[in-house]
Amino acid sequence: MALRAALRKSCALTGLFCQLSSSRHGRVCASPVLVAQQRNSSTAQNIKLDFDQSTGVAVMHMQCPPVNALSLEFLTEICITVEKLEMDKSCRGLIITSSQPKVFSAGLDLLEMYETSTEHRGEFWRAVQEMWLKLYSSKLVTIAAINGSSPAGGCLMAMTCDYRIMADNPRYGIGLNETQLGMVAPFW
Ligand SMILES: CCCCC/C=C\C/C=C\C=C\CC(=O)SCCNC(=O)CCNC(=O)[C@H](O)C(C)(C)COP(=O)(O)OP(=O)(O)OC[C@H]1O[C@@H](n2cnc3c(N)ncnc32)[C@H](O)[C@@H]1OP(=O)(O)O
Repeated sequence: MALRAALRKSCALTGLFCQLSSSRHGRVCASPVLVAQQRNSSTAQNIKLDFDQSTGVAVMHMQCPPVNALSLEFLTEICITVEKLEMDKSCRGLIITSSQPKVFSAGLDLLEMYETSTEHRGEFWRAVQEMWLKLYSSKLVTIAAINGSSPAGGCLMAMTCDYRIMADNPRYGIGLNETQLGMVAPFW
């Protein structure tokens, strides 16, 4: 309730909520292909970006099936998308949500850590850090619209946003559960 009250007071956020409910009217922003190529990544096929220049609000729909697991490629796409939006002076806010049913993000892609090289894992964990630092330090007003389960890295992603709104469904869980997998996040 306090969050909602705070949000209502913020002019900057008013537009974001309008956008959340009407994102289908938004314009599709340029895809972050160029920077992706510079960073040796594939195109942003796992993200659908709606950017309404009249409100300055962008909506990033994560569509990395089946559960928006945060792979190296997907993390890179997210970072590039945020970078591009930050470079666009007309962009004020970013809503992050999921196109996948029932899941916001399943967290880090477990397959990135299974039987991969030390070098690959190093690159992967650097990308994890970059993602949450980029969101946490972003000059954009960021909102996680959590429309499904969001364990571990999904929760981390949501926590790095300025605000979180979660769908009211008892089947959706959120929290830091990675120690249950015997996993301790490395130092950075
Ligand atoms: C550098 C330090 C930074 C700061 C550190 C600070 C704090 C720590 C912060 C973060 C740490 C993060 C660590 C992690 O994120 S480890 C990952 C943990 N994730 C999980 O444990 C989630 C496991 N998944 C689930 O609980 C369910 O899948 C979920 C609720 C998301 C969805 O359930 P649903 O029933 O709809 O779907 P499923 O049938 O279970 O799954 C479908 C399909 O997806 C595959 N899958 C699920 N999760 C993952 C994943 N994380 N990575 C890769 N693949 C995943 C699953 O195997 C199924 O595949 P298939 O069988 O259909 O092939």
